[in-house]
Amino acid sequence: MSESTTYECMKYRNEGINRALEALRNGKMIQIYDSDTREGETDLVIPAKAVTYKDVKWMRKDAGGLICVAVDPVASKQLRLPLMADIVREASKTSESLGDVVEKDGDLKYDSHSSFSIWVNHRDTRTGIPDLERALTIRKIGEITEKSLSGDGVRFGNEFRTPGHVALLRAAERLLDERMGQTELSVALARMAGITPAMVVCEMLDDENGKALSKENSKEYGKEHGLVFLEGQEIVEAYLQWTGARC
Ligand SMILES: CC(=O)[C@@H](O)COP(=O)(O)O
Ligand SMILES: [Mg+2]
Ligand SMILES: [Mg+2]
Repeated sequence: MSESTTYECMKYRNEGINRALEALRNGKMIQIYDSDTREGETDLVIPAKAVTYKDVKWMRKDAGGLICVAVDPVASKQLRLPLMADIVREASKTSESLGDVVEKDGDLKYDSHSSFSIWVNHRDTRTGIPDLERALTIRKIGEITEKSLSGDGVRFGNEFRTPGHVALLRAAERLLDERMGQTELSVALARMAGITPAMVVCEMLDDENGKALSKENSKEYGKEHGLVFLEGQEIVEAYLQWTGARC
């Protein structure tokens, strides 16, 4: 089954999935809500390779959460992207103060572990924070992910430095079998869409009450801005269909 037939022949029972995949193939923003029993957050999500400084401004102004890039587990391993929790755990062996902050079982009330890796800037940025510069860092993460997955022996450190202003998220090795955050949900959609599995995610926050924007208000926002809104379970079900596809 060649990659192209997987995508052209795949039509999902859930029309929202078909619309989301089309949007992502066209480099457009969508929304992903994880679940009522997890973070209960909706993220704006867009393919890293397609990001412009206007998309960074959009996420910064309208969503307001952390602008992160979720990277496919295969590429994460090739690029040797560590989990931040592992770095701190290792460092705590020689630094007493760090011992207290190491992520432990149960720290996250909604998941077994966080997906945060390192925070980076592309080496062509100056400070790394302006929208133009974060967009460059994000696009370059998409490009190096694509090069790595196509077998180019790229070295992440040649192009990026840490610490920086874009948080990398390392998707779980077994993807949705292991973890169902926006990190894995967005990468699963990228695989299904046949695009580079490096995906920008940014939580939507509520200016009125200081909480995460509710699912209802997130859906309302999506309707007003013509965005496809997907819930995690819809993606999980479609991904199962995709992995079992015989085109
Ligand atoms: C951007 C986020 O929500 C951050 O928590 C990472 O995503 P998740 O834990 O949902 O995979
Ligand atoms: Mg989160
Ligand atoms: Mg999340």
